[in-house]
Amino acid sequence: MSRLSTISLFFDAAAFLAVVLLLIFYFKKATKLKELMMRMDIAKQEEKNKEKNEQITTEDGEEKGKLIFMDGIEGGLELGDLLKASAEGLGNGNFGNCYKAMLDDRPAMVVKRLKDVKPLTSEEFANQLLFIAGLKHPNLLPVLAYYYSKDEKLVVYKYAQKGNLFSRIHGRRRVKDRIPFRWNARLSVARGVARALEYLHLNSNSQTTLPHGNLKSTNVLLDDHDVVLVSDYGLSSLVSLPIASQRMVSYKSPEYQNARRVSKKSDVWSYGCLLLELLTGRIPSHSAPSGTNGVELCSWVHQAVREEWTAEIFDLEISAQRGAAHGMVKLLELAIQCCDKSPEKRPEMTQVVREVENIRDVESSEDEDDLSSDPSLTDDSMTSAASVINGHR
Ligand SMILES: Nc1ncnc2c1ncn2[C@@H]1O[C@H](COP(=O)(O)OP(=O)(O)OP(=O)(O)O)[C@@H](O)[C@H]1O
Repeated sequence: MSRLSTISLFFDAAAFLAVVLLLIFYFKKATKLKELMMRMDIAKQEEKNKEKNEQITTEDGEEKGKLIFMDGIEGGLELGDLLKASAEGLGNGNFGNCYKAMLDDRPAMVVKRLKDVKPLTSEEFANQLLFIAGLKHPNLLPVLAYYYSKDEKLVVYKYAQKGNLFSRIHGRRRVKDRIPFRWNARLSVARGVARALEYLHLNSNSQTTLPHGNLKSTNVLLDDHDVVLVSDYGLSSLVSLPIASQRMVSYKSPEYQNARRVSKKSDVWSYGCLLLELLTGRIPSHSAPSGTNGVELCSWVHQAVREEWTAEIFDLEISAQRGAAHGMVKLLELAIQCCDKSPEKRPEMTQVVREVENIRDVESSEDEDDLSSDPSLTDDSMTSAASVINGHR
């Protein structure tokens, strides 16, 4: 056999092997998705019901298996269709598991399968969901539909294409192709979350004792245009107090630790921690997802400002941006005010929105270029942050 035909035989074999590996990968993935759906007990239940050809009804005579779509949302989708969609597990949260459901003829949706819901009749659950869905703001993740049965409670949301803020800040850090998360984009997140919280605080009523209760970076999502969508609001009203107090971020606030109290000001504290996460690129320990190590960010930042390790506070990805220093220090001051140990001293969200909106974007050329460390981010520029800390001790 000539040398040329040996080489060509070698390449043919390699190409064949690659095709086989790709096919194996494809079928493995497809099976996984199918299995995922079958693992949902509700899917099994649905199959059983079909086999028995039973018409199951709730106490109030409603047909079971019906997805209830919210006003203004295009319905025309049955639970069975949703369960047949290909799906991907997004994660196991404190209040249930999330699945991304992909249908051919409409945008992807997220199905949150709630767990540990307190005993609620279908009417009480429906009222609560209608209240949550009635909270409409450009920075709140919209509820599309819900499903209630005795054993199963689902909430269907819009799918946010660009995932969560946690991944945007901390993801792919050591990978060359990471898209830098620049100052203007971080500021825009700070504004969006502040506006969403302000809206919740102004529109909560006695039904929702906690306006959000679980604000953290995995509950801040980004859509395909990078618009901020705060998720998981209102869920505190669906779970029982002992469960909420074990799992929700608000219950890890200083006032809950010291005096078993939570309030709107606990959201302000969570917002301050979120700002510190945005500014430092470090994970706060109280909301670190399992498997990640966090830092006690509030005390770490206090110490850093006091001891003047100015260069170390800000995430390198923004501290190297010329023109961003002034805004970064302003946002740091605001974060420190929001993280005050005493809830009474924290600002209201309306004031927070005003302050964040006063912080200017940097010119787009300054936002793009990665320049050497900003000369204006000196120890002097941190003096004002230090004075805020002193005033809030
Ligand atoms: N609508 C959505 N679009 C895109 N990703 C989502 C959506 N809803 C949730 N996720 C992501 O799915 C994952 C699981 O979400 P889930 O809310 O169940 O848990 P969590 O945010 O980690 O914790 P918690 O239950 O305390 O809120 C998270 O990474 C979250 O960011």
